[in-house]
Amino acid sequence: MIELTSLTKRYGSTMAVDELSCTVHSGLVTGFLGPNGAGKSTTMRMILGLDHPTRGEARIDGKPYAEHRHPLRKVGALLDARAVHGGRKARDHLLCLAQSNGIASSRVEEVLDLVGLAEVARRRVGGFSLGMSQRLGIAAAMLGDPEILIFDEPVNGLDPEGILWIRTLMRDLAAEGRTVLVSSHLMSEMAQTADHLIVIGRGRLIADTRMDTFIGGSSQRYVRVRGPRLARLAELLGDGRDGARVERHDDHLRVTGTTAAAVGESASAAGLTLHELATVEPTLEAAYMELTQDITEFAGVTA
Ligand SMILES: Nc1ncnc2c1ncn2[C@@H]1O[C@H](COP(=O)(O)OP(=O)(O)OP(=O)(O)O)[C@@H](O)[C@H]1O
Repeated sequence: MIELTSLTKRYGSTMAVDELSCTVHSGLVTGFLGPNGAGKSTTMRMILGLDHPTRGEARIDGKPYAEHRHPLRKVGALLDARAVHGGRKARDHLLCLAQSNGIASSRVEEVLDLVGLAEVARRRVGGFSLGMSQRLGIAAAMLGDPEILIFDEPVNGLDPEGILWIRTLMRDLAAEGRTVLVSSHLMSEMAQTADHLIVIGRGRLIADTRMDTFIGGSSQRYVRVRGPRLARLAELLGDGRDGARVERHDDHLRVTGTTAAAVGESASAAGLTLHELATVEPTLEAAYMELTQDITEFAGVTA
């Protein structure tokens, strides 16, 4: 479990993280979202003791990172996959990490196998693709078999097979009861991976909720309607009888505030033919855009 209490980081006049309080629970994949510059990486760095908070604290299973006797066995992290010295061979990099953290060298072979890098373990890291570097970073994070994993943009540079692999890995780690905190800008990917979301904007907490609650709370669910007499349909559906609102698009209508069944019945009663009638469910991307747009507008008004 990771607990943040009034966590704050100021760089000069920039409030990178502002009074952030939340808990990242075990047994779940928690997605960490926010626009560019929202403070996600800074928060992760403070959890890992790489940056000192201006105020507040980050605790991992009750203690700051630095107070854990073998931190790599408690928390594994992938922050910047390119941070490894390019002249080093992959296996040597992991061996060095294992030795300095009291981890058996046999574990190096295990994690190389786990991430699919066993064949290239003797190659220099400088020649690795971004995807291979990401896999090496994940191997390093898994080295201490930690209960808590923190991944900053882990799918960056991975091909579709690699993306599927890491999604499965994260879901399996959470199913084993571990705590998984992951940031990503890929909303469709996050929607398939995370159970819970923490969203920040301008360093502040703006949502801390289950994925389904977050998406379900969006107002973006609508009924998509197509037919040969769109103008007549728009008139019929938009007369405000049932609180429905109609938006006209090129070849279809988007109707909110009603159901597909009600739209179908109205059309049928008026003798109008429909070519398409579908409920379009809200997506994480739509819910996220709606929320962060409000925050930006709100910040703009008050600035
Ligand atoms: N070392 C630093 N010195 C000064 N300002 C910094 C430093 N690190 C981060 N910042 C600023 O703090 C804010 C938060 O940055 P951070 O990298 O944590 O955001 P982020 O949410 O991870 O962004 P991204 O999605 O673009 O990676 C930004 O305004 C950034 O410019």
